[in-house]
Amino acid sequence: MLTDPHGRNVSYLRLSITDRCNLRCLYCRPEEWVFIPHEDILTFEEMIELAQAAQSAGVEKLRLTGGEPFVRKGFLSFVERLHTTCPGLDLRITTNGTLLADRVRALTGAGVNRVNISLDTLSREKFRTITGVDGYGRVRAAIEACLAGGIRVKLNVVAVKGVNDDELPEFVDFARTHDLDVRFIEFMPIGRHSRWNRDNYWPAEEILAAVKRLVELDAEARTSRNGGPARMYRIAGSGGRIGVISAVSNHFCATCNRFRVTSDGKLRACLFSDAETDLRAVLRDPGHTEDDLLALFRKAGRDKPLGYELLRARGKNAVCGRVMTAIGG
Ligand SMILES: Nc1nc2c(ncn2[C@@H]2O[C@H](COP(=O)(O)OP(=O)(O)OP(=O)(O)O)[C@@H](O)[C@H]2O)c(=O)[nH]1
Ligand SMILES: C[S@@+](CC[C@H](N)C(=O)[O-])C[C@H]1O[C@@H](n2cnc3c(N)ncnc32)[C@H](O)[C@@H]1O
Ligand code: SF4
Ligand code: SF4
Repeated sequence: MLTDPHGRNVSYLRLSITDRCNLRCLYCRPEEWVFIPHEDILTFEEMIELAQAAQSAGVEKLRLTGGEPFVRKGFLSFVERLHTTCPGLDLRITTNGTLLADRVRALTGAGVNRVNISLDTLSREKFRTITGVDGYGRVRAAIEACLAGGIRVKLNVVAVKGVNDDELPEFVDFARTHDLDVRFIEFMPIGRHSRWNRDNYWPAEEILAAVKRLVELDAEARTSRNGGPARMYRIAGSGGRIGVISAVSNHFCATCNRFRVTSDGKLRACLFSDAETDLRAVLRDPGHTEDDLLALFRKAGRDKPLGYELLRARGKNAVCGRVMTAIGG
C-alpha cells in the first residue's frame, strides 16, 4: 500500500488515455493548443504494464480519462485487455459522452459498469457555445443508452456563473426523473490560460443553498473507501442525488486517495502540482522491472503535497501550468 507522510493511502489511479479531445470546453483548454506528439504518448501495452504495477502497489480503482478517451483508436479493445489482464481492478471511465451511445454493450462486456459523463447544460444551443460542437443530442443518447444497458451514470457539471447557474432547477429535475447523480464541480483555476475568475466562480455552498430552496436534500454518508471527493445529497422522495465537488472552497486533500498519470507517462501525485515523475523513461528502458516503477510510486507518495496549500499560494495565477485535457481532471 502506498502511504504518505499525511497518513493518506493511494488506492485510486486516474490514467489519461490521450490529451486529444473532440470538444473544446471553454473552462478546460484554450482554443489553440499543441497536442503531445504521438511518439510521446504511452502505448496501450505500456499503459497495461503501468496498471499492473499500480495494482501491485495497492491501487484498486482505475479511472480512464483524457482528453476524451473514446477518441483514441483501439480504446475499447484496450479496456477489454485491461479487464482481462488486471482482474479485480475496478475500471471506470470519465467521458464527454459524445462517442459513447453505440458502445455501451461493448463496455459492459469489458467489465465497465459505471461511467461519469460530463454535461454542463441541458440546452442544445448552449452546449454548442460551451464546447464548440453541436453534440448535445449524442450525449443525451449516450445517457439513455447507458441507463438502458445497465451502466450507472453520474453527470459531471462544471459550475460556471453566468454560464449554467440559470439551469439549476433543470439539473435537479434531471437527477430526480432519471434517478441518477448530478454533481456540480467548482470551476478550478487550472492551466496557464485558464478563464477562471472571481466573477465566474460559483462556490459549492452557494449551489447547495440554491438547490435546498428547490427541493429537500438528505446528506448521504460516504460508503466507498475508494470514493471520489463528491459530497452527495439524496433528493427526498427520489432515487436521484445531487452532489458538489468543492475543489476550491472546501478542500478534501486530507483524505485524498489518488495518483494521476498523464498520457505521456508523467505521474502527478496531486492535480494541482506540476511536480511530475517520469514513468515513461522507466517503461521504455529495456532493462526495467516492476520494482523500478514501484520505487517511483513510493517516492511520489512520500512527496505528495496537500493541494489546498498550493491553491492558497497561487496568488492570481492558475494553480498549475498543465491544462486539464492533458492531466485528465
Ligand atoms: N481537486 C481535485 N479535484 C478532483 C479530484 N478528483 C477528481 N476531481 C475533479 O472532480 C471532477 C469529477 O471527476 P471524475 O473524473 O468524475 O472522478 P471522481 O469524482 O473521482 O469520480 P468517482 O470515483 O465516481 O467519485 C473533475 O473535475 C475532477 O477534476 C481530486 O483529487 N482533487
Ligand atoms: C478533463 S475531463 C476528461 C474526460 C472527458 N473528456 C470529460 O469531459 O469527461 C475530466 C473532468 O474534468 C472536468 N473539468 C475540466 N476542466 C475543469 C476545470 N477547470 N474545473 C473543474 N473541472 C474541470 C470536466 O468537466 C470533466 O468532468
Ligand atoms: S477533455 Fe473533457 S472537459 Fe476538456 S474539452 Fe474535452 S470534453 Fe471538454
Ligand atoms: S488537490 Fe491534490 S491533494 Fe487535494 S484532493 Fe486534489 S489531488 Fe488530492
